[in-house]
Amino acid sequence: MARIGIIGSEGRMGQAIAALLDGGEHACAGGVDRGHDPADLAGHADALVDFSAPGALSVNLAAARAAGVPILIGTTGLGDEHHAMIDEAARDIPVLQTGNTSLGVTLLAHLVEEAAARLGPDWDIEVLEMHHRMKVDAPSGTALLLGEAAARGRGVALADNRESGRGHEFGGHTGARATGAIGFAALRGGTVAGEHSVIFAGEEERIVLAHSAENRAIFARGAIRGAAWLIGRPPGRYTMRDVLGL
Ligand SMILES: NC(=O)C1=CN([C@@H]2O[C@H](COP(=O)(O)OP(=O)(O)OC[C@H]3O[C@@H](n4cnc5c(N)ncnc54)[C@H](OP(=O)(O)O)[C@@H]3O)[C@@H](O)[C@H]2O)C=CC1
Ligand SMILES: O=C(O)C1=N[C@H](C(=O)O)C[C@H](O)C1
Repeated sequence: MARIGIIGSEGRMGQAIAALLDGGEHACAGGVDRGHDPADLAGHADALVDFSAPGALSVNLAAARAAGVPILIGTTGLGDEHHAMIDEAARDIPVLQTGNTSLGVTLLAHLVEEAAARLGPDWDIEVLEMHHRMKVDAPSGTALLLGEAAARGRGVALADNRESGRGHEFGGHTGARATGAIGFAALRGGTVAGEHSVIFAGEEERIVLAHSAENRAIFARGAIRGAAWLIGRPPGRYTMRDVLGL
């Protein structure tokens, strides 16, 4: 039985993880939220899960590193500077970072990469997502993960081909779609747990690969599985694809 410490424990995801740990295969080592140092928690946990905010990342990684415990980063809205911090910490401890811990999205990313590789650049790729009204980052971490998978399938860098936010700031004239672009669109409303579609639009036909999250338990289940999987691994940066062998 692993003792899992939750950073962001009072949040939607923190509560979903605590609920699954209660009476489950692994135990909850406790939780921290804004204003609380995660160092103590790291000292008596076998692994940490972080579903808080990008601004908390450096403190959370430092706590995990000092205690020598693995950490799963589920927080989204990360920038290049955050990825650099994760790479740095992964020299000393196992770190798993993912925009989506669910089994379904992990498999979807695999399928998207395969489709993008086989279809080639003549098929336009658009990633569409919808989430609940409280979500603060856009596009979602999952949309970016799927965009990265599509770019990898095409053998290009997402950063060089990303196109999002078409709209009024261009006076209504956004220009024709750039060849090879991977587009992103984000919708927000209600209590949607997470909807993602990757649309491959070709000449007179379209393929849509999609995932619907019916609730947060799917993310919580994957987070617990991922955190437990990290225990005893060598230092390094891991993904859910490593956990699931995909
Ligand atoms: N990878 C995945 O599979 C998934 C990732 N997510 C991501 O997880 C994150 C959390 O989502 P969600 O639970 O819905 O968000 P919530 O806002 O409900 O929860 C975030 C929690 O973290 C706390 N928090 C904020 N800043 C800090 C800090 N500096 N240190 C410690 N705790 C802090 C918040 O406290 P306070 O309220 O005081 O700010 C809150 O309790 C988001 O980035 C979201 O996109 C969500 C679902 C699945
Ligand atoms: O904030 C959320 O709720 C979610 N965030 C993750 C993301 O940004 O993709 C995962 C999931 O879609 C729910």
